[in-house]
Amino acid sequence: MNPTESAAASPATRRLLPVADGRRTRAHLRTALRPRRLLLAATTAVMVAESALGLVGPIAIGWVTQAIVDGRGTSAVIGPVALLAAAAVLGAPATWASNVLLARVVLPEVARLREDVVGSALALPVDTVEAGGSGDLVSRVSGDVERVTEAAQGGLAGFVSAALAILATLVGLASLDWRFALAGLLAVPLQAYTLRWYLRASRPVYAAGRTAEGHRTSALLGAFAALPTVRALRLGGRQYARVQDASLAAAGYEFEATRTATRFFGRLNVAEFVGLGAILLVASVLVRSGSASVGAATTAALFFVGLFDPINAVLGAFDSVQQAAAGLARLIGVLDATPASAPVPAPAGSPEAAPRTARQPVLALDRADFGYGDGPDVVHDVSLRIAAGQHVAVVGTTGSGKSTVATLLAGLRAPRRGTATLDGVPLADVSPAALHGTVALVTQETHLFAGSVAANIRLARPEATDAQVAAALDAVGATGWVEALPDGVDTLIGAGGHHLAPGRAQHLALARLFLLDPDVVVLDEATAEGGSDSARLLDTAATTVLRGRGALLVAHRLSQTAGADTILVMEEGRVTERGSHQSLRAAGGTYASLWEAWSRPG
Ligand SMILES: Nc1ncnc2c1ncn2[C@@H]1O[C@H](COP(=O)(O)OP(=O)(O)OP(=O)(O)O)[C@@H](O)[C@H]1O
Repeated sequence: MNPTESAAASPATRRLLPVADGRRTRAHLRTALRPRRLLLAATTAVMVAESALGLVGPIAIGWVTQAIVDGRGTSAVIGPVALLAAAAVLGAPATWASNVLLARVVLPEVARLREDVVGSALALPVDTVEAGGSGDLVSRVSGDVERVTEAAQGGLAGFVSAALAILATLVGLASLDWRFALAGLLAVPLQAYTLRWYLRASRPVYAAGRTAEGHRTSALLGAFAALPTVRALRLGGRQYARVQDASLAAAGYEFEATRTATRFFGRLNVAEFVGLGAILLVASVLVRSGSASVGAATTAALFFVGLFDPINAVLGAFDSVQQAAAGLARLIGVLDATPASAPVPAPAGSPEAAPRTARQPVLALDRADFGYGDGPDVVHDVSLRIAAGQHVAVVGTTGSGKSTVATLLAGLRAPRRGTATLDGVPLADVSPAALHGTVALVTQETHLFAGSVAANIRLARPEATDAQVAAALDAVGATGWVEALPDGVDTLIGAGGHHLAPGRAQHLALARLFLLDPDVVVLDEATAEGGSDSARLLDTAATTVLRGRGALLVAHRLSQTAGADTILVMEEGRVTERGSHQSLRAAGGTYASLWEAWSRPG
C-alpha cells in the first residue's frame, strides 16, 4: 500500500483482523493440550502435594500453641517443629518439580502457537492485512503472544497452586471442626459475587483494550511508514494528533482496567474480614463451651488468614488469565483468517517447496474486476494471457490500473469478479509454496533486508552457493559496483547498513529474481528508479532476467515495452487497445500518441 494512504486511513475506520469467540478459543486450547494430558495430570498431582505441604505450618503452630496452653514440656514441641522442618525441606523440591512440569506442558504449546500465528500472518491475503493495518498484526504476534506466555508461565502456575491451596485449607478447616469451615465459608458468597462482578466488568475492558492497542500500533506504523511524505507536506502535527488519539484511547482502557481491579480487591477485603470475624466468633464460642481447644482455634484462624494470599493470587491470576484469553482469541483469529488453501509458505529448497520445473505455465486473467476495500472497482473486465515465454506489456497513464492488474496476476489480490488462474486453477486456491518459484512479482519498491548483499540475494534460494549468488550478480551486470562496495558481497545493507541508491536496490532485486528462476515474472516498474546513467544497465538486466520466461511488464519507459509480444493500453481501469507495437502504432490511437510523446527528443 501507498504509505501516504496507510497514514491517512484513520485507525478508527480500519477493519481489524477477526477475533475468535470463546467457544473456538476453548476448542483450540483443548486440542492443543490433549496430547499432553498425562503430563498435565502429573503436574496437577505435584501441585496438590505442594499445597498440602503448605498446610503443615499452621497445623504445627496450632499443636505448639496447644502444648504451651496445656503446660506440657519442651519434648511436646519437638514433634511439631520437626514436622515443620520436614515440610520446609520437601517444599522446595515440590515447587521446583511443579514449575518444571508446568513449563514442559505450557511452553512448547506457546512456542508452537507463536510459530503458527507468524506463519499464518505471512500467508494472509494482502487485502486482509491492508484492511486491518499491519499494526494490528504486529501487536498480535508480539503483545498478545507475550500476554499468553506470561499467563501460561506465571499466572497459570500461581492460579492453579493458589486454587489448590484454598481447597486444601478448606479441607483442613473442616477437619479441625466443621463449624470453622462453615464460618469461613460465609466469605464465599461475597467473594463469588465480587468475582462475578469483576469478570463481567473487566472482560470487555480487556478485549477493547487489546483492540485499542492494535489501533495504536497501526497509527504508529502508519506514521513511521509515511515519514518522508509527512515531513515533505508538514503533516507532522496531524500525524501526532492521530497517534495521540489512539494512545489516549488505549491508555483510557488501561486506566479503566486498573480502576476495576482496585475496586475488585477492595471488595475482596470486605469478604475476608467477614470470614475472619465469623471464625473468631465461632472459635470463642467453641473454646468457651469446651468443644474446641485453643490450639485448634489458633490453627483455624491461621488457616483462614493464610487463605488471604492464595485468594488474592487466584483472583489476581484471573486478571492475567483474562488478558491472556483476550490475546489468545486474537491469535486464533489470525489462524482462522488464513485461507485453508494457503498453507504456510515453505522456504525454497525445503522438501515442501514446489519442485523446480522448466515448464511454461499459463497465467491468465479472465474478465477480472477489482476494487480496494469497500471502494468502487478500479479495474474493469480485464482479460490477458501469458503462455510459453510470452511477454505482455501494460501501459497507460498514472492511476489507470496497471499495478493493480500486476498484483491480480501475481496472486497478491483476488478479483472481485472474473478469474485469475495458473494453468486453469484459480490463484486463490494455489498455495504460496506452489506459487513460489512459479510466479514472481518485482515492484518499484524494493525492500532491502538488514544483512549482507549476498544474504539479500540468497533470500530467493536460501540453499544457493556463493558461486550461484556471484553468477546471479554477474548475469544482471551488478558485479562491478557490488565488488566496489566496502566489503563487496559481504557489505551490510538495509536498515542501519550501507546506503544503496534506489536504482541499485532494483538491480539487486533483478539479481534475486535471476537466482529464483521463476517461470513467469511480473515486473511492475521494476526498473523505474534508474537515472539516465543506470537506466540502460537496468534495462539490460531486465532483458537478461526475462529471457526464456513468460512476463507481464508494467513500465513508464516505452522502450522497455516496445518489444513485448502484446501490448495492452489501459485507461481508467479498462483495456482500450491491444496489439503489437507495430500494429498499435499503425492504428494511430492512444498508444501511438504515447509513443509519439515518449520518443520525441527532449
Ligand atoms: N491500496 C490502494 N487502496 C485504494 N486505492 C488504490 C490503492 N492502490 C491503488 N489504488 C487506486 O486504484 C486505481 C488504480 O491504481 P494503480 O496503482 O493500479 O494504477 P497505475 O496505472 O499502476 O498507476 P501508476 O502508474 O501511478 O502506478 C487508482 O485510482 C488508485 O488511486
